[in-house]
Amino acid sequence: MTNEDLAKSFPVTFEDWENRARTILPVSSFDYITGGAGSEETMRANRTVFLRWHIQPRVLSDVSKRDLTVTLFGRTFPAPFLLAPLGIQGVTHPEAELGSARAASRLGIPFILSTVASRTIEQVAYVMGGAPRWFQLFWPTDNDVMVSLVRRAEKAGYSAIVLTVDTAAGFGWRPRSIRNHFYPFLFGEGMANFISDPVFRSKLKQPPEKDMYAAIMQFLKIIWNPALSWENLTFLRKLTKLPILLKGILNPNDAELALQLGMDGIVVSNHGGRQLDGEIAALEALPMICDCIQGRIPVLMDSGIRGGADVLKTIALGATAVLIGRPYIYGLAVAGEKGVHQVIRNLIADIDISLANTGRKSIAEIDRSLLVQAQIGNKI
Ligand SMILES: Cc1cc2nc3c(=O)[nH]c(=O)nc-3n(C[C@H](O)[C@H](O)[C@H](O)COP(=O)(O)O)c2cc1C
Ligand SMILES: O=C(O)C(=O)c1ccccc1
Repeated sequence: MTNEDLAKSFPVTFEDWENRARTILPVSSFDYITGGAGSEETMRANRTVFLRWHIQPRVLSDVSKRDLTVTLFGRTFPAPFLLAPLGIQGVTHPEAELGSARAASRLGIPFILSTVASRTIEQVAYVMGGAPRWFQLFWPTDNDVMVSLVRRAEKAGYSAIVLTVDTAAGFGWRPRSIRNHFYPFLFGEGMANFISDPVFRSKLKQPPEKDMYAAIMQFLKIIWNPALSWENLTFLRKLTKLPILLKGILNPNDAELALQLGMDGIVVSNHGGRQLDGEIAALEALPMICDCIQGRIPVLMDSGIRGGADVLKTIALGATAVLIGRPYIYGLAVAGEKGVHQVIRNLIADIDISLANTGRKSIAEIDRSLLVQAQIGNKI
C-alpha cells in the first residue's frame, strides 16, 4: 500500500480514530487512554460544555487569505494547537514518543514531552531537530532529580517548562485501570527519563540494568509529591530562564497566584477528566480565569478539544491556544507517526475551513463576538 492509499483509508473523525484504536490496542491500554476518573462525569462534561456555546458567523468578508498562526513566548507556530504531554506512549505503539514528535515536527506543531515518557528527553530532541518542543515536568520529591530533568531539557533545546500541578497528589481514581490491574510503572514503563538520568542513577545501590526492581521502587517513591506547594515555585523560577506554564489550573485564585509568582503561562485543564470526577469542565473554568488574568500572560486550555469548531470556541472564550491529547494518541495507536501526522493535518484543515466559515481571516480576529449562548442543544 502506498502512503497515499494508506491516507485514504485513515479514519476521519475523533470517534472514527477512537473506534479504530479500540480494535488495535489491548483492552487495558485502550481503557487507560480513553478512561477518566470516577464515573467519568467530568470527562463527559468536557464535551457537553461546548454545546452551551454556538458560533454566530459573519458572511461576505473576503476570507480568501487566512492566517492560522499564533505567537507564544516570542515564537510563531503554524496553528493554534500543541500536542499535550501524554506519558508512556510505548504502551500505544512501538514508535512511542518518537512517532508523535516526528509527526509534530514535520508540520511545525509544538510537541510537549512528558516526564514519564517511554523515550528520553535527548532521544526525542534528536528526532525533532530544530522543531519546537516543550518539556512537561512532574516535580519529583527528590529535588536533585528535578533539577537534573530541567537542565537536560534546557540543554536539549526544549523551549518551555510545563509544570503539571493537578497530579502532584497522585493519580485520580480510575476504575477502568483498577479493574484491569493496569499499573504500567510496575513493569518499568514511563521510566526512560529516570533510568537515563545520572542523578537518579547515582542514588541507586545498583544500576537499573542490574536491579530494575529497586529502580522501579525508587521511582515510585519519588514520582508523587503531595507536599508540593506554592512556595516551591520560587525555587523553579530561579532555576530556569525558560518560560514556565502551570498545567491543571481551574480556579482564578490559583491563576492569580501563578501570575504573582512569576509564571509565564497557564494551562486551564482538568487533565482530560482523569483526575477528579465532578470537577468543573475546562471550558467552563476558562472565562473566569481569563477575566482574572486580563491578558497579562497567555492562557492555554485542554480537555475535550476534538475539532476545529472546538478550537475556535475556546479561543473566542479567551485562550491563546489549545492542547490536544487523546485525538493524537489514537492516531499513534492506529498508524504511528503517519497516524499522528494525519490527525494533525486534518485538524489544521478543519480549523482553516471553519475559521473561513465564521467570516474571520485570522486567529487574532477571534473574540467573544464569535459566540452566543446556546438557547437549545444543552443535551448530548
Ligand atoms: C493517556 C494519557 C496520558 C497522559 N499523561 C500525561 C502526562 O504524562 N503529563 C501530563 O501533564 N498530562 C498527561 N495527560 C493529560 C493530557 O496532557 C491532557 O491534559 C489531556 O489529555 C487533555 O484532554 P483530551 O485528552 O480530552 O484532549 C495524559 C492524558 C492521557 C489521555
Ligand atoms: O495518565 C495520566 O493522566 C498521566 O498523567 C500519567 C501520569 C504518569 C504516567 C503516565 C501518565
